[in-house]
Amino acid sequence: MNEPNLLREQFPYETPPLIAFDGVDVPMSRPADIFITDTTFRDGQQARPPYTVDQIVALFDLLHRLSGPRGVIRQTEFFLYSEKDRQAVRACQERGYAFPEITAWIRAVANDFQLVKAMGIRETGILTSCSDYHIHLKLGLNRERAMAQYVSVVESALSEGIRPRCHLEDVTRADVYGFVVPFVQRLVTLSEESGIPVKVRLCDTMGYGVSYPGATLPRSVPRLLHTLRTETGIASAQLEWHGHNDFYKVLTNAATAWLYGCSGVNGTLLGFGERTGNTPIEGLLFEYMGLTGDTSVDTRIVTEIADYFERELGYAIPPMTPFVGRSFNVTAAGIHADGVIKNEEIYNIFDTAKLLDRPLGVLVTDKAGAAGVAHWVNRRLGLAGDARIDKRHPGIAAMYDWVVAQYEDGRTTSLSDDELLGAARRHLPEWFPPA
Ligand SMILES: CC(C)C(=O)C(=O)O
Repeated sequence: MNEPNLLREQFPYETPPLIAFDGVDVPMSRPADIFITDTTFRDGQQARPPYTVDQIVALFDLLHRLSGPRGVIRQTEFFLYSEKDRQAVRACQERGYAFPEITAWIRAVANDFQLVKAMGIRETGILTSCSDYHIHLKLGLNRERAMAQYVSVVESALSEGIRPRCHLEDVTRADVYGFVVPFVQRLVTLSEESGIPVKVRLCDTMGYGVSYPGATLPRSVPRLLHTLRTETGIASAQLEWHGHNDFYKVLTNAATAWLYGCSGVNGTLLGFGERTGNTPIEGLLFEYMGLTGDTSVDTRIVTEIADYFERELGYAIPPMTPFVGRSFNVTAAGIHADGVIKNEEIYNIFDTAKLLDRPLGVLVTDKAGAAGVAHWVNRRLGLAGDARIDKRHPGIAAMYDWVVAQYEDGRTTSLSDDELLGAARRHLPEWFPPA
């Protein structure tokens, strides 16, 4: 085809992209082995100021610990462009960890394969963009020429004994039968001939993927995986999903990819990545544990990672970010605080103290009610069960009246621990003697 097919019926551009259904569903097919791969140092680093070598090594150590004994975080990829990139790889290699395996990301040119080989890396990612938006509009090629170029690059990698990982950029906007299937068929043949299983990473570059099995190609993640597996015979172990969050679907699409036949799902720490970001590794971990029941991972390391980003990298994590934000398990509503006092499970997603070193919190504002104040006091005093001070205690009521008074002049921020401590000393002197 010399003219691009931009799939205008789904991607009109002047209006939001459309999600079409055709009444056909595809079955789930979850692989026995599912795992996470990481791109914190590639896609993640494209979206923020570069990390220093020491920072890369510190994050690599954390990723290794988070991988656990089973290597849940199986691989992580590195640029090899500059001397600094290579220094970081060497420093991480010196750690000698089995997981995550270090892989590369290179330009598709012969010299770069030698570099990969010289550095003792066995797998590298290469860009094989597959929509006509890329083939025609960006690269100025047609499909035949693009396919020929990609295949020749894959052959060069194989001839160096390197496992290529073809990144099907923009696959959710590609002509699946017109380009993706024939290309992957070719990769399956090359894998068989060489004895090296070529990997295929499905890149939802613009976040257009949807998790609905009944939606049409190329947007349906289930349909994409089903089509590739049945039309090309590629094994689940060779398939990997890489998503972006432009339509808020990044974690759901990733989990869907696991359920429909992808062994690997790619993500980054805290979801850093181009524009709206990639799938956050933290989210993937809890999804993985939910799907497999595997408890070999020490999830408290997630909190160490969040602390590292805030403390060492100066990144202010948005407070409502699941699992890592300051407020992810903090309630400010009095009615919720009331429930929490009766039993914290009512308003906590799981035992966040045990799994994340983050006990459930109650923020005190005028909306916290006497229950919220009582919760703060009991937490501060370490009182549990029958030993807790009741919300009807006159000192709690007086403290709550003081709290409400703070908001009468339009205050909009929550009260700090120091402010509450001052009030507790005044109204509950038997429990909080003056300093
Ligand atoms: C550059 C490519 C491989 C990518 O990360 C994407 O398509 O999201």
